Amino acid sequence: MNALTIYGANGHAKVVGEAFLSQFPKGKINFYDDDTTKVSCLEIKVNHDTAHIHAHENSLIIAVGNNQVRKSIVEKLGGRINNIVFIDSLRHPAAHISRSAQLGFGTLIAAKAVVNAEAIIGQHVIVNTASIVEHDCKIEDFVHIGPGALLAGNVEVGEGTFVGLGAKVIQGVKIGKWCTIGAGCVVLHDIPDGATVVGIPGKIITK
Ligand SMILES: CC(=O)SCCNC(=O)CCNC(=O)[C@H](O)C(C)(C)COP(=O)(O)OP(=O)(O)OC[C@H]1O[C@@H](n2cnc3c(N)ncnc32)[C@H](O)[C@@H]1OP(=O)(O)O
Repeated sequence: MNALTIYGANGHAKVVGEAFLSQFPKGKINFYDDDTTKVSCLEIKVNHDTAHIHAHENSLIIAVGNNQVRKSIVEKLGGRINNIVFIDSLRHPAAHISRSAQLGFGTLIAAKAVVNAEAIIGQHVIVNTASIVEHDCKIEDFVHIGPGALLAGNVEVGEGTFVGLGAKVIQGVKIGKWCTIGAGCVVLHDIPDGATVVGIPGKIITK
């Protein structure tokens, strides 16, 4: 692959762009963003005509850290354009991904992240820098595993959940959909859909 179309031009888009360039140093990136104040990203001009985004020859990745926004962009594009091709997955060359793990399309595995044996990662997921997804975990679509977060074996994470910076989840825990796990939290028990959890041990502060 020598070209990538990136939807998004903020901080996370820089990480995505550099992951691609680490793998394909001579690769070409086309950035798109709805925000017309975003002029450039990684010193590359940003296009704003997202209504006519094209990726016929390229692959496309949605590089937006917010899970709800990322999902809404995917839905918008999916409903309108039939020649968009999402990237199978984007793997930083310094990530370790087990040969028996499964990755959905549009998913980023960032530098120093580890995805271990028979983990199943959904679509448009972010496994961010130096995070660890242990063996047999199941991560649904639009999840963001934040930098340095650690998921022990057999953890399940529901659609759209954000696991904050450096959070830890012990083995076998099931986290619901659209939850927020605070930075540094240690999750010991199952978490219902939509909950925000903080602290050590993790306590639900809102549902
Ligand atoms: C590449 C990147 O940058 S990826 C982004 C990485 N960023 C992160 O991981 C940040 C994760 N976000 C957090 O941890 C946030 O604090 C959240 C989402 C959990 C809570 O945010 P808010 O809803 O705004 O809650 P708010 O700040 O009002 O705090 C509510 C209470 O929880 C406490 N609290 C908030 N976050 C935490 C935390 N991470 N650990 C412990 N306590 C916390 C607050 O002290 C406050 O307690 P109080 O009511 O006794 O004063």
